[in-house]
Amino acid sequence: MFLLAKPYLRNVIKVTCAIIVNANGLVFAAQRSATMSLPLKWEFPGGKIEPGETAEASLIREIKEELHVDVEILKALPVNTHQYPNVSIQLIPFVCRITSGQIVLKEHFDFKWLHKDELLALDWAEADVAVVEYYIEYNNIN
Ligand SMILES: Nc1nc2c([nH]c(=O)n2[C@@H]2O[C@H](COP(=O)(O)OP(=O)(O)OP(=O)(O)O)[C@@H](O)[C@H]2O)c(=O)[nH]1
Repeated sequence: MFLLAKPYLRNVIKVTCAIIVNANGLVFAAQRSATMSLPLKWEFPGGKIEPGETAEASLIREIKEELHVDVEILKALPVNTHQYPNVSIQLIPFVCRITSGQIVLKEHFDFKWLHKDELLALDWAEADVAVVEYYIEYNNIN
């Protein structure tokens, strides 16, 4: 009888995302395409963790697939669980830097490199707002 005690914990999708910071301290934001879910919303690149994959390995794989660059993870930030109308996601953010390659958008519509004070002006995916706010407040990478 307790099997359904926590139905809200079912179908939580784990999604990693990268807060990529460049040498000038600017942050990479990506705009979802019109054909993706959450069309034209801004997000941090990343994606769903595959079975058997660590969050870190997932992130490195997704960034290579989506942006064609290699990244190094500098720091993990707090996970944000967000309930969309039809799905719950656990957004798992990592501060990263690019170690090799030039950005090529393979899936996104647009991107910007922004100072942290400019970030909140974008129309973010709802789950990202708390991550952006945390980053703005605690943006050191030490
Ligand atoms: N990659 C990424 N996904 C995010 C962020 N914020 C957020 O709500 N999401 C959601 O988390 C899910 C990640 O899915 P994904 O990027 O791997 O794949 P996808 O676009 O094909 O998703 P879809 O299967 O819902 O269409 C999507 O539903 C996406 O809308 C974010 O900052 N980065």
